[in-house]
Amino acid sequence: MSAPKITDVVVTPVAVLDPPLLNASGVHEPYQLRAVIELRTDEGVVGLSEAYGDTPTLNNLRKAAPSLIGLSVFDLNGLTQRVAVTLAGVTPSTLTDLVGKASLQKTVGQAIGAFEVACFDAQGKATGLRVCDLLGGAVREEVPYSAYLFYRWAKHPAGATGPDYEDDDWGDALDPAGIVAQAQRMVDTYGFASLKLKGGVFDPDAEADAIEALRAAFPGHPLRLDPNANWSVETSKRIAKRLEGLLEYLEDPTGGNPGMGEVARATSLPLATNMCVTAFQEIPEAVALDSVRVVLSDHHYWGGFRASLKLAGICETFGWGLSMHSNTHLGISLAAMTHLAAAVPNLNYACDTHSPWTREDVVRPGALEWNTATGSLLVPGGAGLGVELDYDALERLNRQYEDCGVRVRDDASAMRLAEPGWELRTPRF
Ligand SMILES: O=C([O-])C(=O)C[C@H](O)[C@@H](O)C(=O)[O-]
Ligand SMILES: [Mg+2]
Repeated sequence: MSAPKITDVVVTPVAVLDPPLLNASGVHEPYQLRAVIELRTDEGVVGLSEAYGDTPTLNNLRKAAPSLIGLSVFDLNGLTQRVAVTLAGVTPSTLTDLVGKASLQKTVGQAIGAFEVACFDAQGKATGLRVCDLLGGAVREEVPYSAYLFYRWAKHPAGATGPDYEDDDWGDALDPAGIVAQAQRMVDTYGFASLKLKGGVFDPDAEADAIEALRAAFPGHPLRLDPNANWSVETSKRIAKRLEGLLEYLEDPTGGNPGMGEVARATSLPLATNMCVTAFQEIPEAVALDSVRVVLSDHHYWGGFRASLKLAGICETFGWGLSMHSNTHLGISLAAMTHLAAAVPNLNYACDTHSPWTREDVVRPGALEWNTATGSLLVPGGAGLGVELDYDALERLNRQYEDCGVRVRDDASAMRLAEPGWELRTPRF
């Protein structure tokens, strides 16, 4: 069997159109940034991966990249060690506070994960195996995803849009009727079962009204609400009481394990998180305070596939459910999330994905196929991740990155274009 060695690492930032989705931190800007990683090898095999495209992440990826030259794509312990050594002194950074606090472990984990996924893709291409087979074998050939519902505007605020920006055709969704209509379109298009509403935007009772409207319109669909820690403990307790029996889980109503623990003791609703358990060192406190019942994993910051499998084992140990978190992403990450979810037996909730909001991609069409009866993505069949890079699209979206001027995600400044006095307050309600 061949063991390709890394000869070159190419990191290409891209910007993709993104609609004005509202959240606790403000509103999405017209462009979201991603980085496409190509690991080139001495055997011609190229491993692909996708990471955040903000400047701190790009700097870290580019700083760590030279340390990988000469490494076998199978030497994942070597990869972990080289990246950890190279990035030992970097300033911790995070894409957004909506995925929890920045820490060195997460910052280094982001780079390890980004390169590790590309190594797995290269391993698959070298052996003819799919990534899910390299991760222990697929326990499912279709991965269920949830509809990711957002309050949103029809258009970005004046002053936000960049060159060639064209609004999408979803219109606004600012009340229960708008959210139900958005959910209907997602269910009709993809067949999603679970429906997740991104909250933390409006008065919590108005968001609970939207959940009740979703329950009435979709009696058999599991529902989730995620205020991204924008509620106080008292508000969380009150709204959790109101929503008991209506949600499969309540995600990050309030911030931090102590507050989440207090809310957990006051409600029968399972609490889920991608904010207070986002790295291994946060787990002991969550266990001690019994603050969460479900963890949303994310290979992008937990440190890659192998770290995600380790997290799955820890969730199993403590009887925690496992779900999957998403930030705006493209087809390489969707393939990576799907292979991982296919290989984790206890991933027992439908995964989040921003896919329905993404209108541009760097992968060739065809490899990522939805079962629109069940809202599931078929595990790609080709070797490795099973997706191919469209180099014309990569070049165009890289040019868009160069032209658009966005370099870090800043939902709060985008919000201030519409509401000049708007301040980030956590919690707001
Ligand atoms: O589940 C979550 O907390 C997220 O998906 C965080 C994201 O950043 C989301 O809020 C977004 O895209 O605005
Ligand atoms: Mg969340």
